[in-house]
Amino acid sequence: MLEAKNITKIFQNGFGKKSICSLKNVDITLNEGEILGLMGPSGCGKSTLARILLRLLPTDSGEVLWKGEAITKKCGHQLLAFQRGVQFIPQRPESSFDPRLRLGKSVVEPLSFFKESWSEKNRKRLQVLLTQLSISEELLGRYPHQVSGGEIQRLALCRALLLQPEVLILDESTSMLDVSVQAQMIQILADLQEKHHLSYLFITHDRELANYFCNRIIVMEKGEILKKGILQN
Ligand SMILES: Nc1ncnc2c1ncn2[C@@H]1O[C@H](COP(=O)(O)OP(=O)(O)OP(=O)(O)O)[C@@H](O)[C@H]1O
Repeated sequence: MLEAKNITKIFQNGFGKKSICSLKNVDITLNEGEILGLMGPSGCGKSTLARILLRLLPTDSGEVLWKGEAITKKCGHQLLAFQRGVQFIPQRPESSFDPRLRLGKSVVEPLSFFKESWSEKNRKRLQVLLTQLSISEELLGRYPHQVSGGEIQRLALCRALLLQPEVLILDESTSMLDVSVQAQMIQILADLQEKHHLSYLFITHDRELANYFCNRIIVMEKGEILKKGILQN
């Protein structure tokens, strides 16, 4: 469904233009309906790979494929289906909400990017999502600083799911939450995956969580894939 083939990414840093090879010949495939864990130590290139898969960063070599079609060199309207189909939930979703806007406005805003008006169909879809994510409607009238970490995570999921994506890339989405909220979030993610037939690329440091939640795990080290499969304890 979403693939990266032979991806290499080099960053040029500082005045001396020191090169950092963040990714070296990385191959990764996210299959339909699967939860793929992406693990590895800090700085090994997980977020860089996620950003390349989302086309937020250009790659130096290699290809990103969406449903078998290379999208690396596509632009503008050619990318719309991909941009809608693959949504990103960052580690700190509060930074992706405009602090000057009420949360309800931010949650529905991406629909206008895809030229969708605020229709009865979308209003119903929002109602269903609010219920599935246990979000009280009252929260939509608040500002981002007026909700908890768990609530803003669920609102970020609500905003992403309103676009009816097929893939969610979750970058350390539960790591900032305390243990009980984390468990609740994992349960919500598991339910949503089933109800909305989603595929997840689940980036985490937590080996136990990855073993529990993911169907398959990829481990990275220093910009390379170290192993693929199911982790042994
Ligand atoms: N925009 C950038 N410019 C220069 N170097 C970068 C940039 N983004 C990432 N890097 C470097 O690339 C390497 C990989 O970073 P990346 O953020 O992908 O790691 P990560 O595995 O996601 O780490 P963490 O788990 O701590 O989030 C690091 O050495 C980082 O400093």
